[in-house]
Amino acid sequence: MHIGHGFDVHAFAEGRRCILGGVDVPSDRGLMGHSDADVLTHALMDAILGALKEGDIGQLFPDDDPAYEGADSLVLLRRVMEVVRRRGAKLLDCDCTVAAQAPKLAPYREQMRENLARAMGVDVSSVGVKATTTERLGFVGREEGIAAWAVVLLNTDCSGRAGEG
Ligand SMILES: Nc1ccn([C@@H]2O[C@H](COP(=O)(O)O)[C@@H](O)[C@H]2O)c(=O)n1
Ligand SMILES: C[C@@]1(CO)OP(=O)(O)OP(=O)(O)OC[C@H]1O
Repeated sequence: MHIGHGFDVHAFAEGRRCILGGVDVPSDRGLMGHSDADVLTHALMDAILGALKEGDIGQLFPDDDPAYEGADSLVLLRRVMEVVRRRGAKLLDCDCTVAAQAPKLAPYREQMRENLARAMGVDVSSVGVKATTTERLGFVGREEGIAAWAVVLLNTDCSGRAGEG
C-alpha cells in the first residue's frame, strides 16, 4: 500500500475558462496554464504519481511541449492511470480539496467527482472533492488564483511488479 500527496496552484486570467475536475465552471475569469489549467485534476495526478514514486506531471507532460497546449487534463489523468495499471497497482481511494474564494463550487462538486471517477476507472464512492475559501486571506482570498490538494491510497500489491519502492 502506498499513499501519495499532490498540490497545485493556477492563477486567474481574463479570457480563460475555469475548468475544475473536468467541469467548465461558470466564472468571470478562468485559470492560466499551458494545458486547460485544471488545478484539481493536476493535484490528483501528482498525488497518484507520488504514490508510485514516478516523479510529477511536469516530467510526464512537459509544459513546454506543444502536445499539451490546451490539453484536457482528464485525458492526461487517463494516461496517469495507464501508468498505475502498468505498475500492477490499483487506486483504492482519493480525496481532494480545492481552495477558491470564488467561484462557488458546491453546485459542481458531484459532477467533478463523477468526471474524475470515470477518468480513473473507479467508483465515484472512492473519489472525494471538497471546496473551501480561505476567508479572504492570502492569494486565494485575494482571488488571484485557485489551489488544490489531493491524497490517494494505492494498492501496489496487486501484482509482482509493483512491490518495490
Ligand atoms: N469556492 C468555494 C468555497 C467554498 N464552498 C462551500 O462553502 C463552504 C464554506 O466555505 P468556508 O471557506 O467558508 O469554510 C465549504 O464547505 C463549501 O461547501 C464552495 O462551494 N465553493
Ligand atoms: C499538465 C501540464 C502540461 O503543460 O499543465 P500546465 O497547464 O502547464 O499546469 P502546471 O500545473 O503548471 O504544470 C503541469 C503541466 O505538466
